[in-house]
Amino acid sequence: GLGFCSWKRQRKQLLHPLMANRSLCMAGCSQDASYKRLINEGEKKTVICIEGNIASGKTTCLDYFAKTTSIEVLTEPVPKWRNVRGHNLLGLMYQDSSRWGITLQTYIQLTMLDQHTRPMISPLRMMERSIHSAKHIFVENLYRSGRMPEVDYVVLTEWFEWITKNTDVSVDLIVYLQTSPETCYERLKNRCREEEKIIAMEYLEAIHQLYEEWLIKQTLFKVPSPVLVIPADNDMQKMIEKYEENRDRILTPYNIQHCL
Ligand SMILES: Nc1ncnc2c1ncn2[C@@H]1O[C@H](COP(=O)(O)OP(=O)(O)O)[C@@H](O)[C@H]1O
Ligand SMILES: O=c1ccn([C@H]2C[C@H](O)[C@@H](COP(=O)(O)O)O2)c(=O)[nH]1
Repeated sequence: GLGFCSWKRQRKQLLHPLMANRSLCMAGCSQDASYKRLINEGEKKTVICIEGNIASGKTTCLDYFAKTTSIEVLTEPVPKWRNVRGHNLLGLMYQDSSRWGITLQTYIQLTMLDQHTRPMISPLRMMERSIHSAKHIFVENLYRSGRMPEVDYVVLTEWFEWITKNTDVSVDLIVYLQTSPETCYERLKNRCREEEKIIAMEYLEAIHQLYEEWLIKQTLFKVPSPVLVIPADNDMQKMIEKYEENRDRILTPYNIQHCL
């Protein structure tokens, strides 16, 4: 049954060198969420989220798996964030994060909810980031840096908690592309997205610290799934080798391997 698989999954994670430690609270939440999906859809569907700092290589990773597998791949809805009925929320946020941070994150929470809940067209879905990182990394950073008032933070938190309690935004595996902020800074400059030209090294360092606290130290917030850590400072050729080395771990998360 699911209970046994969940228990076995937890034991295995502690043994796997690439897996980050997980908190004990995982047994209940991930299992309940998977169960909800089983009941709702009659069959097990698997959701893998690629997480990492800005310009860490998430889209490139998704593109690689999109080309080499037949799974469903959902990239971050950045085009929507850049054009909501003519408004560029991403641009506004980078121009004045104290004023527009809440606006962008409210819309990101909606678009991520849409991504998580849309019907799956394949048994395996790979997503770029998640509603979880939008809240635990980006909202958290705005709040901690004093650029989001507490009142906005608590309202977004209430929304987030309602969503996680009442809808299925569950995740089966987080693949964390672990980079140094310096690498991201270089890649960000090369990518040259107009709105992001203003991003300073300190911003990437703050996002990096939150990711490390959330997914490696696991001291920030409850982690919604097991975590597979892939060091990602290497060149493209080496990254492809790492994706191949980890292909089975990524595409067949442990809980799925042992529950089928
Ligand atoms: N391993 C790598 N080495 C060098 N450049 C990379 C690597 N992976 C991605 N890039 C480049 O870095 C930039 C950011 O990558 P991207 O996949 O868009 O990151 P993310 O989706 O995490 O923001 C892009 O210009 C991409 O071509
Ligand atoms: O919750 C979020 C998620 C993303 N962003 C910003 C960060 C970047 O400028 C873009 C897209 O991120 P990539 O890592 O390049 O895919 O959106 C945000 O502000 N809040």
